[in-house]
Amino acid sequence: MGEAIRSGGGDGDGDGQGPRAIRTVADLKEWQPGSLVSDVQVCGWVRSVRKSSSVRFVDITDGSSMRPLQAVVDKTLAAEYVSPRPGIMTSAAVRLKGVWHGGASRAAPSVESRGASLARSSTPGTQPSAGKPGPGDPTHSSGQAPSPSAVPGPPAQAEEAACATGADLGQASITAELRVSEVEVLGSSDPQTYPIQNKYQTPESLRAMSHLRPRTPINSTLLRLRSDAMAILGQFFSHEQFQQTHPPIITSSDCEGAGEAFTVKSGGTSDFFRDPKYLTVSSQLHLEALAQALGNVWALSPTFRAEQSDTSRHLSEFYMLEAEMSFVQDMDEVMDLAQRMLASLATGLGQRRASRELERHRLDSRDPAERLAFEDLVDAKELRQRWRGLMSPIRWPRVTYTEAIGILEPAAHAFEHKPVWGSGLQSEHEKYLAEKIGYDEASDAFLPIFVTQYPRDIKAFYMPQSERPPPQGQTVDCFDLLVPNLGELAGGSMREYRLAELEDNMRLHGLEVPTHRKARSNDMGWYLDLRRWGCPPHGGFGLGFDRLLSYLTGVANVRDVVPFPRHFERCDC
Ligand SMILES: NC(=O)C[C@H](N)C(=O)O
Repeated sequence: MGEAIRSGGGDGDGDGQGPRAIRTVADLKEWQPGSLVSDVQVCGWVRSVRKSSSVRFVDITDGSSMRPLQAVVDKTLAAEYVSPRPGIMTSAAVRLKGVWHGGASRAAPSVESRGASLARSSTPGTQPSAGKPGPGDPTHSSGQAPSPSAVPGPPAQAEEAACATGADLGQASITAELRVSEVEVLGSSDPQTYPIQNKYQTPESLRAMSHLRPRTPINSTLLRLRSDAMAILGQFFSHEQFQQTHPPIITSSDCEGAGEAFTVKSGGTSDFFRDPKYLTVSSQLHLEALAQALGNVWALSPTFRAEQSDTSRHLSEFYMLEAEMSFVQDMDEVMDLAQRMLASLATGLGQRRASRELERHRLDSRDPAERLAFEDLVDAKELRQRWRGLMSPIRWPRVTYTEAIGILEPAAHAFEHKPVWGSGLQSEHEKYLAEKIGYDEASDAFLPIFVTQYPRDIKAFYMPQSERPPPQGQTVDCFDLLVPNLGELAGGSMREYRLAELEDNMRLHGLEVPTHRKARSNDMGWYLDLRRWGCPPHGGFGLGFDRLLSYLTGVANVRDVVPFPRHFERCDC
């Protein structure tokens, strides 16, 4: 929006900030001033153009809402913007100015002038008879298949409200729309070559053009939801008095020791950093250092794994949300934090536009292409069970690894890999456990589950031994958070805070134990230093942010919730 118009209405997107300037298409669509408002300006991209005998219906989007705004451009005015001049074409960037008609009834349109006064009778497109074209009417100026919105769709929120207003007054209502008097084409487009079509495109084909994919309605909504999630998490941790930090991306060691780190090289012949360095696989060790100075800390950082896993759950570059709590003795407190955080995130997202749109438009979509795109997502019923579980007031189930093996053993025939005490849980085991233990019949919800105390030999060197291990063998104080369909969403642990015990663990894991920190060394001397001077008991967790988003939205492949996915053999643009 070019002009800041103050809405007297609600806060628009549940951010609790009260009335605010109308800046976006989404704001405008929700704005019902009760009278016509002139000099309203919209900047955006043309999603589609439909023709009627006297006007052009131009659907405009600016990425702020899933459904476009309808702009009505008089045929003669639109004709000024045809070849060879840049035209009002699909995907062109435009600035439109005109009279906003949002929520007024047919019987009482009065113009509230803002700047240049606009007499209704003399303004093209302000006649109340405009409205949407009938089903037989739409034609497509771009020459492409009819757009989603060419089929008269369900009313968007503002339109619903507008209808309600008319009904309340016992008067007919009209579609909320901008009746355009001025057009400026800011960036022209050739719809014949534009690769995003107004028809169903598979997730795979869209992935092959990740630079254009965010322009599709569902993908742009997913990216807004991603942005909402970051904002809500920021609020959550600030409220919990955690400090947000920026741990390094280039590190001197591979924290988890699993040999999955990418090595950083410069173009020159010699090592830029003297020794080989790596892209971080986890910020945990650096967060531990920061937690010893700042108290509780968190970070949402890019993380890299050179795993050659070509699955729908793996990315080579992903965002990990990591939290580290100081002065914590009981791992339950760390798990409580993870549950509180996810409950607050789901609750917050539920009040935001992006998640509401995904839910509502899945139900009200009438466009076959959009319906097909929604069908790529996990079933709506299951999605509701996931959200109910995340927001549930019930404490999520906590079972030990040993108990989990006991639950898996009777179902061993159903698995490709036999569940055996001492081996890691396979993703098929994790999914089974999450569904079996996590389903709460009373609330028809999938509660995420914590599996705790894994065998020491299969876990990282920084995890402390459990005080009361099972007869099968030594375990460590750690947990994985499992959810249906996806398996592991987060992993955390207490950290071994005693120097001697940590050194023993390192030896057990075959790691070199340096005696002191050497400058410019790749060893773990600095990490051991943290245990020398005032290290309190502490613990934390790391959660795959992209996996979480795919769980929340029902997007089957984690590659479709990140704007530019990087995975085995693919790093396209
Ligand atoms: N911060 C964490 O606890 C995450 C853990 N280091 C991991 O990579 O799984």
